[in-house]
Amino acid sequence: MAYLFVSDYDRTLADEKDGFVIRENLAEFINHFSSKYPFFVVTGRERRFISRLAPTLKPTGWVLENGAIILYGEKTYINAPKNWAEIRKEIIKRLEEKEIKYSVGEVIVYVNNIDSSSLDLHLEGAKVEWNRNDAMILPKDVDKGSGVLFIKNLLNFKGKVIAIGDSQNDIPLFRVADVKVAVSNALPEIKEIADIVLDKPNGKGVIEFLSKILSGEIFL
Ligand SMILES: O=C(O)COP(=O)(O)O
Repeated sequence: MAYLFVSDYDRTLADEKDGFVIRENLAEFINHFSSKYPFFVVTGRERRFISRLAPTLKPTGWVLENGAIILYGEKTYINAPKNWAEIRKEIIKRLEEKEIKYSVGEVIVYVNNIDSSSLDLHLEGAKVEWNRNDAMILPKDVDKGSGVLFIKNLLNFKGKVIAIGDSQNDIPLFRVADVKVAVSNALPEIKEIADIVLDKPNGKGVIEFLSKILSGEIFL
Protein backbone atom coordinates (compact mmCIF):
# COMPACT_ATOMS: atom_id res chain seq x y z
CA MET A 1 0.00 0.00 0.00
CA ALA A 2 1.29 3.47 -0.91
CA TYR A 3 1.06 6.27 1.64
CA LEU A 4 0.90 10.03 1.28
CA PHE A 5 1.54 12.06 4.44
CA VAL A 6 0.12 15.56 4.75
CA SER A 7 0.78 17.74 7.78
CA ASP A 8 -0.27 21.13 9.02
CA TYR A 9 2.51 23.57 10.04
CA ASP A 10 1.54 25.96 12.88
CA ARG A 11 1.09 24.11 16.20
CA THR A 12 1.55 20.75 14.43
CA LEU A 13 5.13 20.87 13.15
CA ALA A 14 6.10 24.26 14.62
CA ASP A 15 5.60 25.36 18.20
CA GLU A 16 4.17 28.76 19.10
CA LYS A 17 6.80 28.96 21.89
CA ASP A 18 9.51 29.02 19.21
CA GLY A 19 7.74 31.82 17.33
CA PHE A 20 6.77 29.10 14.82
CA VAL A 21 10.38 28.72 13.71
CA ILE A 22 10.99 25.08 12.81
CA ARG A 23 13.36 23.18 15.12
CA GLU A 24 16.44 21.88 13.37
CA ASN A 25 16.00 18.27 14.59
CA LEU A 26 12.44 18.27 13.25
CA ALA A 27 13.51 19.67 9.86
CA GLU A 28 16.18 16.97 9.63
CA PHE A 29 13.70 14.27 10.60
CA ILE A 30 11.05 15.39 8.09
CA ASN A 31 13.66 15.72 5.34
CA HIS A 32 14.71 12.13 6.03
CA PHE A 33 11.10 10.90 6.28
CA SER A 34 10.34 12.57 2.91
CA SER A 35 13.02 10.41 1.30
CA LYS A 36 10.98 7.32 2.41
CA TYR A 37 7.38 8.50 1.90
CA PRO A 38 5.85 11.48 0.08
CA PHE A 39 5.30 14.12 2.76
CA PHE A 40 3.61 17.47 2.06
CA VAL A 41 3.29 20.36 4.47
CA VAL A 42 -0.21 21.81 4.12
CA THR A 43 -0.50 25.24 5.69
CA GLY A 44 -2.47 28.44 5.70
CA ARG A 45 0.79 30.35 5.52
CA GLU A 46 2.30 32.20 2.60
CA ARG A 47 5.52 31.34 0.83
CA ARG A 48 7.36 34.43 2.16
CA PHE A 49 6.74 33.44 5.81
CA ILE A 50 7.59 29.79 5.30
CA SER A 51 10.90 30.63 3.68
CA ARG A 52 11.73 32.69 6.78
CA LEU A 53 10.41 30.23 9.40
CA ALA A 54 11.49 26.94 7.87
CA PRO A 55 14.38 27.58 5.46
CA THR A 56 15.90 24.12 6.02
CA LEU A 57 12.66 22.14 5.85
CA LYS A 58 12.57 20.27 2.52
CA PRO A 59 9.47 18.08 2.35
CA THR A 60 8.34 16.43 -0.88
CA GLY A 61 6.22 19.49 -1.53
CA TRP A 62 4.10 22.25 -0.02
CA VAL A 63 0.47 23.23 -0.10
CA LEU A 64 0.44 26.90 0.92
CA GLU A 65 -2.24 29.52 1.43
CA ASN A 66 -4.68 26.95 2.76
CA GLY A 67 -4.85 24.89 -0.42
CA ALA A 68 -4.49 27.63 -3.04
CA ILE A 69 -0.76 27.32 -3.87
CA ILE A 70 1.01 24.02 -4.51
CA LEU A 71 4.80 23.76 -4.73
CA TYR A 72 6.13 20.55 -6.17
CA GLY A 73 9.30 19.74 -8.09
CA GLU A 74 10.40 23.36 -8.65
CA LYS A 75 6.95 24.25 -10.01
CA THR A 76 4.19 26.43 -8.56
CA TYR A 77 0.57 25.50 -9.24
CA ILE A 78 -2.36 27.80 -8.51
CA ASN A 79 -5.51 26.07 -7.24
CA ALA A 80 -8.00 28.91 -7.82
CA PRO A 81 -10.57 29.74 -10.52
CA LYS A 82 -9.78 32.26 -13.26
CA ASN A 83 -12.29 34.83 -11.98
CA TRP A 84 -10.68 34.94 -8.53
CA ALA A 85 -8.65 38.10 -9.27
CA GLU A 86 -11.92 39.99 -9.91
CA ILE A 87 -13.61 38.58 -6.81
CA ARG A 88 -10.55 39.40 -4.72
CA LYS A 89 -10.60 43.03 -5.84
CA GLU A 90 -14.19 43.29 -4.64
CA ILE A 91 -13.28 41.69 -1.28
CA ILE A 92 -10.48 44.19 -0.76
CA LYS A 93 -12.82 47.05 -1.63
CA ARG A 94 -15.34 45.88 0.98
CA LEU A 95 -12.67 45.42 3.65
CA GLU A 96 -11.40 48.92 3.01
CA GLU A 97 -14.92 50.34 3.23
CA LYS A 98 -15.30 48.67 6.64
CA GLU A 99 -11.79 49.81 7.64
CA ILE A 100 -10.76 46.25 8.39
CA LYS A 101 -6.98 45.61 8.27
CA TYR A 102 -5.90 42.86 5.89
CA SER A 103 -2.90 41.48 4.06
CA VAL A 104 -2.74 39.64 0.77
CA GLY A 105 -0.95 36.50 -0.27
CA GLU A 106 -0.61 35.25 -3.84
CA VAL A 107 -4.27 34.10 -3.69
CA ILE A 108 -5.65 34.55 -0.15
CA VAL A 109 -6.75 37.66 1.70
CA TYR A 110 -5.79 37.39 5.40
CA VAL A 111 -7.60 39.17 8.22
CA ASN A 112 -6.00 38.50 11.59
CA ASN A 113 -7.51 38.79 15.04
CA ILE A 114 -11.12 39.34 14.18
CA ASP A 115 -14.37 37.77 15.31
CA SER A 116 -16.63 36.11 12.79
CA SER A 117 -19.54 38.56 13.22
CA SER A 118 -17.37 41.47 12.03
CA LEU A 119 -16.45 39.70 8.82
CA ASP A 120 -19.78 39.41 7.07
CA LEU A 121 -18.84 40.04 3.45
CA HIS A 122 -21.62 38.21 1.57
CA LEU A 123 -19.59 37.46 -1.49
CA GLU A 124 -20.41 34.92 -4.09
CA GLY A 125 -17.40 32.86 -5.11
CA ALA A 126 -15.56 33.39 -1.81
CA LYS A 127 -15.54 31.84 1.64
CA VAL A 128 -13.82 32.34 4.96
CA GLU A 129 -11.72 29.66 6.65
CA TRP A 130 -10.78 30.14 10.28
CA ASN A 131 -7.62 29.24 12.12
CA ARG A 132 -8.40 30.16 15.74
CA ASN A 133 -9.13 33.96 15.49
CA ASP A 134 -7.52 34.49 12.13
CA ALA A 135 -9.57 34.49 8.94
CA MET A 136 -8.47 33.49 5.47
CA ILE A 137 -10.68 34.59 2.59
CA LEU A 138 -10.44 32.08 -0.22
CA PRO A 139 -12.13 30.98 -3.44
CA LYS A 140 -15.24 29.08 -2.38
CA ASP A 141 -14.05 25.59 -3.33
CA VAL A 142 -10.50 25.94 -2.02
CA ASP A 143 -9.38 24.52 1.29
CA LYS A 144 -6.65 22.20 2.56
CA GLY A 145 -8.68 19.22 1.33
CA SER A 146 -8.91 20.53 -2.23
CA GLY A 147 -5.15 21.23 -2.06
CA VAL A 148 -4.53 17.58 -1.19
CA LEU A 149 -6.83 16.39 -3.99
CA PHE A 150 -4.78 18.59 -6.34
CA ILE A 151 -1.60 16.80 -5.20
CA LYS A 152 -3.20 13.36 -5.53
CA ASN A 153 -4.07 14.25 -9.10
CA LEU A 154 -0.62 15.64 -9.83
CA LEU A 155 1.11 12.52 -8.46
CA ASN A 156 -1.57 10.18 -9.78
CA PHE A 157 -1.67 8.86 -6.22
CA LYS A 158 -4.13 6.06 -5.40
CA GLY A 159 -3.01 4.95 -1.92
CA LYS A 160 -3.86 6.06 1.61
CA VAL A 161 -3.66 9.66 2.83
CA ILE A 162 -2.47 10.18 6.40
CA ALA A 163 -3.22 13.69 7.72
CA ILE A 164 -1.84 15.37 10.85
CA GLY A 165 -3.32 18.57 12.25
CA ASP A 166 -4.54 20.66 15.17
CA SER A 167 -7.05 23.35 14.22
CA GLN A 168 -10.30 24.24 12.40
CA ASN A 169 -8.70 24.69 8.99
CA ASP A 170 -7.49 21.09 9.27
CA ILE A 171 -11.05 19.74 9.23
CA PRO A 172 -11.16 19.84 5.38
CA LEU A 173 -7.73 18.17 5.42
CA PHE A 174 -9.17 15.39 7.58
CA ARG A 175 -12.12 15.07 5.20
CA VAL A 176 -9.87 13.78 2.41
CA ALA A 177 -7.72 11.61 4.70
CA ASP A 178 -7.93 7.87 5.29
CA VAL A 179 -6.22 8.24 8.67
CA LYS A 180 -6.68 11.41 10.77
CA VAL A 181 -4.05 12.20 13.39
CA ALA A 182 -4.26 15.01 15.97
CA VAL A 183 -1.30 16.34 17.98
CA SER A 184 -1.90 16.43 21.76
CA ASN A 185 -2.27 20.23 21.68
CA ALA A 186 -5.05 20.09 19.03
CA LEU A 187 -8.41 21.77 19.64
CA PRO A 188 -10.99 19.47 21.29
CA GLU A 189 -13.13 19.32 18.13
CA ILE A 190 -10.12 18.09 16.15
CA LYS A 191 -9.23 15.42 18.70
CA GLU A 192 -12.82 14.29 18.65
CA ILE A 193 -12.80 13.48 14.92
CA ALA A 194 -9.23 12.08 14.84
CA ASP A 195 -8.51 8.36 14.52
CA ILE A 196 -5.28 8.77 16.49
CA VAL A 197 -4.51 11.39 19.15
CA LEU A 198 -0.78 11.71 19.81
CA ASP A 199 0.61 11.79 23.37
CA LYS A 200 2.92 14.71 22.70
CA PRO A 201 2.42 18.20 21.30
CA ASN A 202 3.64 19.81 18.07
CA GLY A 203 6.79 18.44 16.44
CA LYS A 204 7.56 16.05 19.31
CA GLY A 205 4.31 14.19 18.73
CA VAL A 206 4.89 14.15 14.98
CA ILE A 207 8.45 12.76 15.31
CA GLU A 208 7.30 10.05 17.71
CA PHE A 209 4.43 9.02 15.41
CA LEU A 210 6.44 9.02 12.18
CA SER A 211 9.36 7.19 13.83
CA LYS A 212 6.96 4.36 14.66
CA ILE A 213 5.91 4.24 11.00
CA LEU A 214 9.55 4.04 9.89
CA SER A 215 10.34 1.31 12.42
CA GLY A 216 7.22 -0.68 11.47
CA GLU A 217 5.76 -0.40 14.98
CA ILE A 218 2.60 1.23 13.56
CA PHE A 219 0.82 -0.13 10.48
CA LEU A 220 -1.83 2.07 8.89
O1 LIG B 1 -1.26 30.94 10.50
C1 LIG B 1 -1.66 30.43 9.44
O2 LIG B 1 -1.72 31.04 8.37
C2 LIG B 1 -2.13 29.00 9.46
O3 LIG B 1 -1.12 28.09 9.59
P1 LIG B 1 -1.42 26.50 9.63
O4 LIG B 1 -2.44 26.19 8.61
O5 LIG B 1 -0.08 25.92 9.34
O6 LIG B 1 -1.90 26.17 11.03
